[in-house]
Amino acid sequence: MAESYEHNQPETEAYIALGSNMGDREELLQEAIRLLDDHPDIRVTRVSGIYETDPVGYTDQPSFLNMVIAVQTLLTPVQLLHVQLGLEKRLGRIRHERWGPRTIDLDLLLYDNVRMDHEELTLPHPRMMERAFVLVPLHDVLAETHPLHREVQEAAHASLQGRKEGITLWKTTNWRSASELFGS
Ligand SMILES: Nc1ncnc2c1ncn2[C@@H]1O[C@H](COP(=O)(O)OP(=O)(O)OP(=O)(O)O)[C@@H](O)[C@H]1O
Ligand SMILES: Nc1nc2c(c(=O)[nH]1)N=C(CO)CN2
Repeated sequence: MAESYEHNQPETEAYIALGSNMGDREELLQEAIRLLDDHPDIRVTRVSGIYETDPVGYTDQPSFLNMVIAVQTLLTPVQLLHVQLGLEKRLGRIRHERWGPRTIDLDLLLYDNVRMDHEELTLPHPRMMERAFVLVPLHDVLAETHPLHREVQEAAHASLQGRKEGITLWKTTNWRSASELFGS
């Protein structure tokens, strides 16, 4: 059984990227955040703006809404990944072609400063430094004390200057935390 906050284990900060380009994209992003925050061992602490982004990779598909959230968690990296994969299933993600359209995609970008390369999980996320749709929202929420802060900031600026990927701020989230988002 998963441990719960009552046991006072140290929490870890992790960063999760969300993307959607099918269905009611904003509602799907919000629902995913709500379900993550409902998990007893995950607390959503910061929420980036929502960005509309041109599809990268397989380009003949609708534009995405992308964002990044910071969470505090008692779960291990693999446990957190499994929660994410379960939510993708629950929210109706059907896997077709790689990098193709999806109702919701949840990628684990960073888990504290952990580096690992397992069959199931690579951290930091292996493609995050190349993707404006990840770097720009990540920069909104990444703690200044994180060892990769400067690298992410520089890469985010470079990706915007390069203008290879279309990315526009679609909605400023006035909420900076889940409690503001849900009005609780
Ligand atoms: N950091 C990570 N975050 C999420 N999944 C990861 C990570 N590292 C490895 N994986 C593995 O990648 C598998 C496929 O992920 P997914 O289908 O979301 O890829 P994708 O979104 O199509 O492409 P990309 O990984 O480039 O975003 C997952 O089942 C998971 O086991
Ligand atoms: N703009 C954008 N492009 C993508 C995205 C995404 O979230 N946003 N996700 C992909 C597979 O992870 C492939 N391409």
